[in-house]
Amino acid sequence: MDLRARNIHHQYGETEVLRDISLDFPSGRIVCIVGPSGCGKSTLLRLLGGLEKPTAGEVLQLGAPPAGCLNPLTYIFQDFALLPWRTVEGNVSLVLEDHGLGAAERAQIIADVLVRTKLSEFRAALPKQLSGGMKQRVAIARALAVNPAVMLMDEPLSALDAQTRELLMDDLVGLWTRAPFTAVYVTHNLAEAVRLGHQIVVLSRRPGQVRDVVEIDLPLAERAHGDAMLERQQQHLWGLMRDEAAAADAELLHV
Ligand SMILES: Nc1ncnc2c1ncn2[C@@H]1O[C@H](COP(=O)(O)OP(=O)(O)OP(=O)(O)O)[C@@H](O)[C@H]1O
Repeated sequence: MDLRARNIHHQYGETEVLRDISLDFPSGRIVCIVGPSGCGKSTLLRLLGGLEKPTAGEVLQLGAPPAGCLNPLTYIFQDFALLPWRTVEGNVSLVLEDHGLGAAERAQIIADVLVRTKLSEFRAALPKQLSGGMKQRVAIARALAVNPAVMLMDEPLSALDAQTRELLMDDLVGLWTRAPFTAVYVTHNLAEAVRLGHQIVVLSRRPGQVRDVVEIDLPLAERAHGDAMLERQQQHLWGLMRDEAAAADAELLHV
């Protein structure tokens, strides 16, 4: 299933947040969204996921979700959003309840996603026993368990330290390479965007408009940390964003 945003405008009261956004999010690709603080990245993600309705324009779901999909549009948040009283397995199993699955089928899905996210031996652990990186892997496992058509990822690595971010980026690349998933990935971090994005959408400062869409053809699995081509892409993105980011910062000073 693809997602399409068509001529989206969004306002909160008098504040215009997004202006005329038209974008395609094709199946099997990771599209990163970058842009200065407050330009409407998270708002766009909420509109794509149907949590809010755009003031104008529409979000279209094109084609059918994958077989076995229990929740077509599934979020992954920065703060993991795990239930502290449930184990790793219990947190994953939560999203499989109320779908009419048998116990054996649920157990099979849980075992599969825990293997894919390298969490099998931590299935009985509680969130407080896990590092930040592992908590986010649980959140990723929970998202994968519903076999979503599109994962909507809002700064999923930004609460983590730099080394853990690197490791999780490797994990996401490994997961995608073994079984390509579709994701819209909001980030502040341009290094993350060039590492994980097949396409990178650069938004202008608020009201967010599409400033550019940068394609990166290099396969994810070949994108090594420090790769010269990726560094150049990152510089190019920063060139697009620098003035907007400075202006957005100056605006915040005057609020
Ligand atoms: N529910 C809301 N009600 C009113 N204003 C809102 C609401 N949600 C967001 N905004 C405003 O809309 C603008 C865009 O916010 P949003 O969080 O989408 O931006 P962002 O690009 O994700 O920001 P950041 O990079 O800082 O996370 C901001 O000015 C914010 O204050």
